Amino acid sequence: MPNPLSQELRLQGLVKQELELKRRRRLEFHPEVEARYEQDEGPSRRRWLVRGGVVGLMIWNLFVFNDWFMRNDQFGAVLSWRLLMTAYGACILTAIWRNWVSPRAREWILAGALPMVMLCACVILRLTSNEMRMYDPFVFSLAFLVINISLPLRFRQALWMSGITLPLTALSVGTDERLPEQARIFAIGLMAGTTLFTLQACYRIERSSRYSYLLRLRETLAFRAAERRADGFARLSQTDPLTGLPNRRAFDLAMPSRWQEAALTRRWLALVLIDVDNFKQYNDLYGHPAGDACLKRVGEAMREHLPPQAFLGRIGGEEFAVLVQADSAAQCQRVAEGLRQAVEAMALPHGATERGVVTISLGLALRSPSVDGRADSFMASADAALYDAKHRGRNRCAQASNYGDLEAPAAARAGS
Ligand SMILES: Nc1nc2c(ncn2[C@@H]2O[C@H](COP(=O)(O)OP(=O)(O)OP(=O)(O)O)[C@@H](O)[C@H]2O)c(=O)[nH]1
Repeated sequence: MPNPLSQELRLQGLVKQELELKRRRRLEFHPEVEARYEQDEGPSRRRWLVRGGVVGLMIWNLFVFNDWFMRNDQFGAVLSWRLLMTAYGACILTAIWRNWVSPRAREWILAGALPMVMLCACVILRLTSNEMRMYDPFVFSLAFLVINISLPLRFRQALWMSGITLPLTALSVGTDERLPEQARIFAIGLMAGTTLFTLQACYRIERSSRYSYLLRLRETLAFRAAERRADGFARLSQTDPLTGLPNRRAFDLAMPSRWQEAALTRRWLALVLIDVDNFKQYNDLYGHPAGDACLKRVGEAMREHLPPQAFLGRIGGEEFAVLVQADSAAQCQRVAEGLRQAVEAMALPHGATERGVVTISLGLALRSPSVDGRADSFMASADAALYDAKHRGRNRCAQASNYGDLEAPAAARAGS
C-alpha cells in the first residue's frame, strides 16, 4: 500500500499537471484528482443538491394553485401527475442525501429529473382545456433554468439531458394543435434559447468551480508539504545526531513544560545531570570513533532503564540530562541510582576508571514545583551536585540540598 506521504506528493504533481495542461477544459480530472475532488467536494455538493432539489419541488408544487384556477375540470388528474413527479423527486433526493448511490450515478439520476419534469409538464398541458393554456409552454424554460443553472447539473449530464429533452418537448408543443401557431413557435424558440444559454452557463460554472478547486488543492498540498518540512526541521534541530536523543534545545523547551506538568499533578520533579567519567581518557585510549560508540551505548542503556515518559537528552559533549516525575523523593533517587547501575552493568571496558568499565557520575536536584514557581536554580543545583559526585570519586550520584550522597551499592564499591 503506498504511504500517505508519497500519495500526497504524487497528487501534488498531478494537480500541477492539470493546471499546466489546462485539462480542466475537459471538465474531468485525472482519475486520482477526480477521486480527491469527490472526496473533498462531494459532501457539500450533496447537501447543495438536496437543498436545491427541495426548493425546486416546492416551486413545482406551488403551481397547484395555478392548476386549481386554470385546470379545475382536470384538477384530480393534474394533481396526480404533480404528486407522481414529487414522489420521484423525493426518492432521488433521499438517495442523494443518504449517499446510497455512487457520485457518477448521483449525477445521472439527478439529470433524469429534467426529462421527467418536462414529461409531466407536457402531459399536464395536454390535460388542460382552458384557453389560457397557450401561456403554459412559456413557463417550460423555467425547468431548464432551475435544473441546469440553479442546481446546477454537471455539464456533461446537462448537455445529454437537454439534448434529449428539448427536441421531445419541442415536438410535443409543436404538435399541439390547440395552441396558436405563433405561441408554439415562440415557446419553442424561447426554450431553445434558454437551453443554449443555460448550457453555456452550466459549462462556465463547472469549469470555474473545478479550476478554483485545483488552485485550492494546490495550496492545501503545498501548505501540508511546508508543514511537514517545518516539522522535519524542528525535529532535526532538537535531535542530537550521534545518539538520536533530544539535544540541549529540546531540553530547554522540555524544562518549563515538565515543570508545569509536575506542578499540576503535584508530583516531584527530578533533574539528573549525568557525565561520563574520565571520558577524555577513553577517547585517548580507544580513539574518537570508539568514544562516539560509547556515548551511544550509554544513551541507550539509560533510555532503556527510564520510564517512557521521562525526558532523556544529550545536552553537551559527554553530558546527559534526565527530567523525571515521581511521587516521592525516594523514587527519584532510585531512578538516578538505577541509571548509574545500568551504565555500569554494560561493562564497557575503560582502562582509566576505578572499576575498569565505563561509569557515570550523576547530580540530582529535586523540586516539588508550584505553577507560578521558577526553574531558574534547578539546573545550578543539579550541576553543583554533579560536581560534588565527581569530587567524591565519580561513579556515584550526589544530590543537591541536604538529601546527602546516594552511594553506589557496597558490593559495587567493594569490587573497585
Ligand atoms: N568521542 C567523542 N568525544 C567527545 C564528544 N564530545 C565531547 N567529547 C570529549 O569528551 C571529553 C570530555 O572531557 P572532560 O570534560 O575533560 O571530562 P572527563 O575526561 O570526562 O573527566 P571527568 O568529567 O572529570 O570525569 C573531551 O575530551 C571531549 O573531546 C563526542 O561527541 N564524541
